[in-house]
Amino acid sequence: MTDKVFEKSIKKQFEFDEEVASVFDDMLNRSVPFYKEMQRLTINFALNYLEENDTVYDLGCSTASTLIELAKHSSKKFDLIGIDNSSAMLARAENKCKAFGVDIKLLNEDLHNIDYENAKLVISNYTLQFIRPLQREKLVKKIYENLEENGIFIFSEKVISSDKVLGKQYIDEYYEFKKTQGYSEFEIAQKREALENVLIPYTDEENKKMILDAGFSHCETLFKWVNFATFIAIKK
Ligand SMILES: C[S@@+](CC[C@H](N)C(=O)[O-])C[C@H]1O[C@@H](n2cnc3c(N)ncnc32)[C@H](O)[C@@H]1O
Ligand SMILES: O=C(O)C(=O)C[C@]1(C(=O)O)C=C[C@@H](O)C=C1
Repeated sequence: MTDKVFEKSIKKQFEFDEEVASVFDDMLNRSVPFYKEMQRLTINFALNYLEENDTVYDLGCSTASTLIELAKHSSKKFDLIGIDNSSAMLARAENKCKAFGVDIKLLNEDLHNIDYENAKLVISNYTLQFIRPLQREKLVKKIYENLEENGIFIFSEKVISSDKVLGKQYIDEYYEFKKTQGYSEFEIAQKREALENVLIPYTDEENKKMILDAGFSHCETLFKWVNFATFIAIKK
C-alpha cells in the first residue's frame, strides 16, 4: 500500500501505529535512500560471520523484512529473534513470516527488557534513533555485554553533520530525494514536524563514540548516503 500518512493535516507526534504499519514497507523504501542496498549489505556482512545455529536479534524488526531476507539468503539454520513494541508492526511481521515460510520468534517487548542471551549478531536498522540518548547508551552497553566473543553489531541510523552549513545541505539534499519518491512539500514538512523530538539523530562521530564507549574494539561505516549511515561494530 502507498504511504499517504502525511497527505492530511496531522498534529500528533510520529508513532508506529496501525496507520503507519499498514504502509510501512512502502514508507521505508521511499524515505530511506538505498534502503534495499543497505539491507543487502546488512545480510551479506552478517552472513560473513554467522555459523549454523547462531542466535540473531533484530531490534525494532518492524514487519520482519530483514530477518526474512537473512533466512532466504542462507542454507544454514539460525535462531532468529525479532523484537518490536508495536503490535501493529508485529501483526504484519507474523503474516509475512507465515507467507514466506520462515521461522522467526517475534517478541512484543521494549528493547530494554530483553536479555540478548547467546547473541552472535545484533541488527538494529533505523531504531536506535528513536531511543532517548541516555537510554540509547545503556542499551548499546547491554548489547555489547551480551554479545558472544567475536559477536557483531550492525546498525543503521539517520545522521546529522557536526558542521552547520553542511548539515543544512544534507537536509536539502534529503528533501530533494523525497520529492523524487513522490512526496509533496506538504507531506515532507508534516513528517518533519511529527518526527521532531521523536527521532533524535547523532553525528557519525557520536555514533562511533557510543559504540567504543560501550566496549566494542572496532566500528566502521559500511555504507553512507548523505544523512543515512550503516555501521558495523565488532566485539573482540
Ligand atoms: C524505523 S523502524 C525500523 C525498521 C526496520 N528495522 C527495518 O529495517 O525494516 C523502528 C522500529 O523500532 C520500533 N521501536 C522503537 N522503539 C522501540 C522500543 N523501545 N522497543 C521496541 N521497539 C521499538 C518501532 O516500533 C519500529 O517498528
Ligand atoms: O522520513 C523521514 O524523515 C525519515 O527519517 C525516515 C524514517 C527513518 O529514518 O526511520 C522515519 C520514520 C519511519 O520510520 C521511516 C523512515
